[in-house]
Amino acid sequence: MILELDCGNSFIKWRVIPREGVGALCGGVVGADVELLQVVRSKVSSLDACRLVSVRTDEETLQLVAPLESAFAMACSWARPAAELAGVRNGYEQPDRLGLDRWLALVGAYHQAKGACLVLDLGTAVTADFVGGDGQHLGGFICPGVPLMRNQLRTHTRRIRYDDAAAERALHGLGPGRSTAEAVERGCSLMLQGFVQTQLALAREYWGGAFRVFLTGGDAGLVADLVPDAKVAPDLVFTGLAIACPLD
Ligand SMILES: Nc1ncnc2c1ncn2[C@@H]1O[C@H](COP(=O)(O)OP(=O)(O)O)[C@@H](O)[C@H]1O
Ligand SMILES: CC(C)(COP(=O)(O)O)[C@@H](O)C(=O)NCCC(=O)O
Ligand SMILES: [K+]
Repeated sequence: MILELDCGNSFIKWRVIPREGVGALCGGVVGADVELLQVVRSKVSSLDACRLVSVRTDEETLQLVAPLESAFAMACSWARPAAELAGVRNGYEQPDRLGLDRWLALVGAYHQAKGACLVLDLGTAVTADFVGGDGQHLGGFICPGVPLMRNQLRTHTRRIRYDDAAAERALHGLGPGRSTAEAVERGCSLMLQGFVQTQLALAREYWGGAFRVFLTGGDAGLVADLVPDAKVAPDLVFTGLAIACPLD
């Protein structure tokens, strides 16, 4: 059994897959290292290997991986930056500067689409990446994700305050807000929708109608209705991870 980890800025996505065959045996989302070790231990008694991608510092990632390596007596292989992988060419001037989660997601998307694609990843940050039909990554965009937008407003104002229940109720509509919660929650949602629509317009400029859209990240559901043809692919980073770190 193989443990796969996607260490984002806020959450760690994990899953266990069999050495042969397809599909995950178990998996989930955790907030912290300690929780990860506990939950994996409670689900499996042994592991053959681990592969991971991380956008955290090497130090933080090592801290997370070391207890797993010793608990299961196995080694973890890390996805590393590359200028080219599986027919996709990294479009960054400095390929090692492209976030590894973005890189793996777009490699995974191109592998599935076998043609032009737009990858939207909605996590702590929201990112868009464009890959042409020839596998050339054109680059992308980064903006704050919904939790960051909301927190910035709260941190830098004195009167934007409301609880989680109000936030949830606020999103039952998208009309002009008549309370602080509605105004903020709907405002942030509309910013996100505007971002997605702009990316779709750009993709249409490049490729007409001949492209696939992939939605991934914990908040992908927030915009899924906007792009009915999109493939909602929560495991996209793992698809790329399997390509970047094949098992020997
Ligand atoms: N089970 C879940 N656990 C944590 N966050 C979740 C979950 N389902 C959806 N989310 C949403 O996903 C977002 C985090 O997305 P994720 O892609 O994990 O971020 P990152 O990769 O930056 O850590 C959070 O803002 C939260 O709103
Ligand atoms: C853009 C990101 C912060 C997204 O991280 P996430 O929201 O998935 O945690 C991450 O891919 C990153 O740190 N990238 C490095 C900068 C870049 O891609 O240009
Ligand atoms: K992201």
